[in-house]
Amino acid sequence: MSPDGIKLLKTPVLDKSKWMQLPRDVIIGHDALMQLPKVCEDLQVSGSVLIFSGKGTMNVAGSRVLSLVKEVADAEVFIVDKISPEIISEAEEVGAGVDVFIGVGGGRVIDTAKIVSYNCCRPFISVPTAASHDGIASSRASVPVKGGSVSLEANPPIALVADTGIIAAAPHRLLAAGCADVISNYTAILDWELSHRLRGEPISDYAMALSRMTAEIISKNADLIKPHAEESAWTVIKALLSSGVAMSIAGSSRPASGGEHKFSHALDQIAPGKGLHGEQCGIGSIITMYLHGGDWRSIRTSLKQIGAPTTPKEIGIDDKSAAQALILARSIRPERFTILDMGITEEVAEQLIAMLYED
Ligand SMILES: NC(=O)C1=CN([C@@H]2O[C@H](COP(=O)(O)OP(=O)(O)OC[C@H]3O[C@@H](n4cnc5c(N)ncnc54)[C@H](OP(=O)(O)O)[C@@H]3O)[C@@H](O)[C@H]2O)C=CC1
Ligand SMILES: O=C(CO)COP(=O)(O)O
Ligand SMILES: [Zn+2]
Repeated sequence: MSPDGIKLLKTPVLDKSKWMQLPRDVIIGHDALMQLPKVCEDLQVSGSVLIFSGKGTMNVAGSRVLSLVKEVADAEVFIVDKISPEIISEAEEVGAGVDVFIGVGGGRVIDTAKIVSYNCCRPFISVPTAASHDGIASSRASVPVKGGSVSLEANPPIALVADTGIIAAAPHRLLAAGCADVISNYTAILDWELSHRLRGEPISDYAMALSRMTAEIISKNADLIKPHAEESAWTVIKALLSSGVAMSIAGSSRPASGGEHKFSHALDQIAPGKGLHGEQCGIGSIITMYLHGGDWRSIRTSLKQIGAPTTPKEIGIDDKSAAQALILARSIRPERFTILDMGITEEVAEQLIAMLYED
């Protein structure tokens, strides 16, 4: 009985709790960059800021971000040429004592900012210059390591500032790669379900539903994704944001990364620097959808409509290397069970690659 006489029910204790981190401020739109000083004010950013940017993206947006942030705080720049455990350690040394990190660039730059921010226990702001990957707001960072790649826990951005003017002006190849990264969620989910059925891996219906819906929005609007159209940049950025949120809900990249991603990571080993991450995942997704018995042709049609590649040849990778990557995929993150871990012979791998060229 409570002090005021109300009878309290005894409910069974649910021994479960989850901590999800999501962005606090999300600003998407034309000239969104100009809002940065206001965003810093809102987040009470002062003191020192370290801006991560790339060699090219420094000119595209990094320099402007530097002068805008200097209005409210001390700011320095760290140029990220590639992402590796060594570069991350170096960046952490430079970033020691910094109050806030800002990542201005593509996926490698944003992942570096995200992981340094996590390791230094300071917040970071994500300023994507291209809609090329769904890590713009996720709480994971992908880091290439010897013989593969790891997905590390990281800080999601405290704020996402996506300037659709800058993103629409980027090469269309980058936007198409972002669409392909999201479309590949279809097969990532199928792989997750497979692992649930075969290995008892826990799944999250909510994360799956969000991830699938995101892939659907891009596939259904594939014919509306046009080069250098700000409206298209809007659609894709929103999809990348939702896909990132799905990862944060799941607490892993599972809703957005299955066998097609392991294939992409394997290609990064076998044929580095050829295809973009999203492009490789899109091609991988056609193959794994075929293996799942799903509608692989419709994935291929959507990718073609958007202008994303659907064959290794289009990204300068020979078919033999692509077939090798299908086999190597199983040794990358072996704990992440997918359809590619069920045993693919060399002969079958070659047939699967040949299928990509069929009418
Ligand atoms: N954490 C996560 O959840 C996820 C992480 N990823 C990771 O992200 C990376 C892939 O990202 P992606 O962006 O494709 O690759 P990169 O970061 O390698 O960027 C590709 C290229 O695009 C350039 N670029 C970016 N913006 C512009 C622009 N506006 N105009 C002209 N060039 C531009 C970059 O320039 P510059 O040389 O200046 O950098 C770079 O040369 C991978 O490492 C992948 O693992 C992918 C998905 C999810
Ligand atoms: O790229 C991702 C989602 O699109 C996640 O990356 P990982 O494959 O490294 O987990
Ligand atoms: Zn991806």
